[in-house]
Amino acid sequence: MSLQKIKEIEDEMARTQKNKATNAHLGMLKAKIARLKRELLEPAGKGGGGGGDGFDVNKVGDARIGFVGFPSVGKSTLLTKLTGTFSETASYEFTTLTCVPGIVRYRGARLQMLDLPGIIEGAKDGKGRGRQVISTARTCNLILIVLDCLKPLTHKRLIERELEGFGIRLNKKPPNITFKKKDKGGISFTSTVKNPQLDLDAIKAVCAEYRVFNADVFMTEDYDVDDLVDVIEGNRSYVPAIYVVNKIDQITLEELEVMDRLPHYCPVCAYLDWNMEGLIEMVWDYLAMVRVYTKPKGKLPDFNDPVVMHRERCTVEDFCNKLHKALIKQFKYALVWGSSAKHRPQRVGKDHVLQDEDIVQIIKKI
Ligand SMILES: Nc1nc2c(ncn2[C@@H]2O[C@H](COP(=O)(O)OP(=O)(O)OP(=O)(O)O)[C@@H](O)[C@H]2O)c(=O)[nH]1
Ligand SMILES: [K+]
Ligand SMILES: [Mg+2]
Repeated sequence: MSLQKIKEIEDEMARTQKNKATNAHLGMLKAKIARLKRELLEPAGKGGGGGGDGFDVNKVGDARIGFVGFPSVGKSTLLTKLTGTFSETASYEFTTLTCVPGIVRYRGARLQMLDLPGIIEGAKDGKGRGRQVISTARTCNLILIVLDCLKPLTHKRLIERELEGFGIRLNKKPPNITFKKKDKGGISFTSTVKNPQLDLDAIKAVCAEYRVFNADVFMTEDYDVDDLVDVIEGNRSYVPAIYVVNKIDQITLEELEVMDRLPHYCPVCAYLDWNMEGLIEMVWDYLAMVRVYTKPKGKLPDFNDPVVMHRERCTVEDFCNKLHKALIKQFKYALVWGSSAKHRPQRVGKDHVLQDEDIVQIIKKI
């Protein structure tokens, strides 16, 4: 049984001291665990995909935000306050049994928020509706991990583990590791970093677990075995997350100040509407969205209806594709007003990168 095997390997890893000499062995164990977990999560007969099906709720709006947390931390109270969509709340656990979507309109963008059932430890392995919840979380552009400030801080780590075990990586960039399989020549490793954590032996051990014996591995930043395993496994979701610490009406000001300083934290009291505005601003920030206004020829732009894109994918071409699939074929050039433009307007090609609140007029070929 995979679960037992995973447990055995985890125990072995806990017993093994971490140092240069054991690096390769630990790498091999980590790769083994990753493979076993993937097999465990893959639905029988289906290839990859993260495993399990989410709730049947359509993706609408410009971004999707999911609420994940233990039961009764206040997820439904939060959804009701933020979106105005009623989601049942009660003092008993597992009040919410399905996914309840709501919409917030903020700065011209439509944000879909998903209230989800509470999860418990072991959720990703099929406990409760956990897998459905975590599968849905994978489809989100941002995850709000809702915590109850009266509960132990270890809860944060438990939730993170459930999400990580399902291939979700929180507040992390995809590792910039080039991993190229080849036909012969063995494993080669090039790093521009001094004294990297990874060494050739560790990389060979990991690769052997995947039956890869010839490959070039290249990196310009320092990464560890977990990052390498993530790259070889592929199929990871890199999602930003905010830790929403709820029920702060129940703690002292001193306790609150400590929490306020932690990275990615947002203290709130959903019940009394405290810091809802602060939370939504942080949500906006973490979504990293860019609003671009369309300017029809000879008319003023419509400032109420921006085209909303992600900061990493916001070229003029991305903008065209958002407007109409066939538009890019007719594209001649664009006129841009706003902070990305050097002149007013600047004439640009399709690769020009737009910035928040730019105004764009597309000039088509005739
Ligand atoms: N003191 C206090 N209580 C709160 C706050 N927010 C929610 N609650 C209470 O906490 C309890 C649980 O709230 P819910 O919104 O149902 O929690 P949930 O996370 O959706 O719970 P499940 O759906 O069961 O997982 C309810 O009794 C709420 O009234 C808060 O900010 N402060
Ligand atoms: K509840
Ligand atoms: Mg609920």
